[in-house]
Amino acid sequence: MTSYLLRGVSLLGATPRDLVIADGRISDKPDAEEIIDADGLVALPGLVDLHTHLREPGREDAETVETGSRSAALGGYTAVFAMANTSPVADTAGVVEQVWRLGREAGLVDVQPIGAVTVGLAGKQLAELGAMATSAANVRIFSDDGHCVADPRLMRRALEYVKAFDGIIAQHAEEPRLTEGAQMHEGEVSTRLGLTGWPAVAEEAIIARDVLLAEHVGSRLHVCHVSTAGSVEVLRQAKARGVRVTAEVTPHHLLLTDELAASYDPVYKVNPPLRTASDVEALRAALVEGVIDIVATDHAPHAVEDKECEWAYARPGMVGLETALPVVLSVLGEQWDLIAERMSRTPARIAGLTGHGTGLAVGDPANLTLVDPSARRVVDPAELASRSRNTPYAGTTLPGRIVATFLRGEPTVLDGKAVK
Ligand SMILES: NC(=O)N[C@@H](CC(=O)O)C(=O)O
Ligand SMILES: [Zn+2]
Ligand SMILES: [Zn+2]
Repeated sequence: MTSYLLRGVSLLGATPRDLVIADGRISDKPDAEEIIDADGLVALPGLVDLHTHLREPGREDAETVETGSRSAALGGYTAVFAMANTSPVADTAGVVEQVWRLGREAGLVDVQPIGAVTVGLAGKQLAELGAMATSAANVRIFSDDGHCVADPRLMRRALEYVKAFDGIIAQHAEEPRLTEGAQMHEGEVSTRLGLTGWPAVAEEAIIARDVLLAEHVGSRLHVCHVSTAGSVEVLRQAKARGVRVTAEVTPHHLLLTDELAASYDPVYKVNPPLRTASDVEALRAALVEGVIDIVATDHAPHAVEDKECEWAYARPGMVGLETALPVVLSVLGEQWDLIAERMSRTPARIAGLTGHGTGLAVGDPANLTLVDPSARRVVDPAELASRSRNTPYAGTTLPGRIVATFLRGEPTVLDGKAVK
């Protein structure tokens, strides 16, 4: 295993120094076989994404575990959690083990499967949560993402079930009866465009219900892609009462608004929908404050035919792994410790993932990424490593370039390019 000396690297923005990586760990050895000129580069612990769609098995035309892993590594990630809405659904030990094994074979990031809460994501009966937990994939997070676990009795039973092994239910908070036929955020813009709205209350009502259920059961709830100012207030109150709830926001909900729907370009169609500028403001403040714990990409690759069609028929979702850090950097500025907290340490801690999100001290596993904060990049969909092209940032200039990523001491990205 090659050892590396990162010359003049700034750890989280601190005074530049030399950092040696040897035998898969941060080392106190004085030198190494390969020298990387890290002048002007910032080292962060490898990013951890709690919400990625890798589409394998079933939609390998949109993404595979391998292409999604490469996309993740190029975005500075060393671990991603793969959502269960594949085909077949990841609702058995067999499917989660398959995804886990494919991740190991690709070897670019640690791929941790998320198990479905209900059989086939149908919301009728609990999936084999215990079998997935004890499988080789060691599943601890369960989600029907794409769908809400709308039945309160099932949600309660799921929370009760995972409590035994300190598992988490990650909820896609959307009261389905309130979003029938919805095409975009319900508000002034939807009225103007004449499109059926997805009201904020459809999200807020489920979060309010679920924090009460989690409190009642004493179990752990994680709220996916929080998108409204009202949701932030529900979370704030629940956390103040000591409810075991964590929450994520996506990069796109921190930057983009519902005004973009006026273009009728389905690249802006996503679930939950892009909201208003005041929601964006509240989400940013909540992320800084910690009411929202983490940034998660909700990387949702879609094939061209599912995206380049009429708005009403397009699938919701955007790719996000390769632009997440640049977007967050543009929103938060160079607050490196905060970025490491929200994109690496806290997601690793929520998931109970050891070896990621560390302080990069001597002896820690060398899972890290090097960023050039002075570089600016125009996003070109054709350059993405993802198999899909549905980025809302085409032609946008974003700060920060991921120069290198290391997974347990092995480079997965060097000079801004994937090594395999
Ligand atoms: N976010 C999306 O708009 N789409 C996701 C599903 C989801 O995250 O709810 C997908 O799987 O495509
Ligand atoms: Zn979702
Ligand atoms: Zn999702």
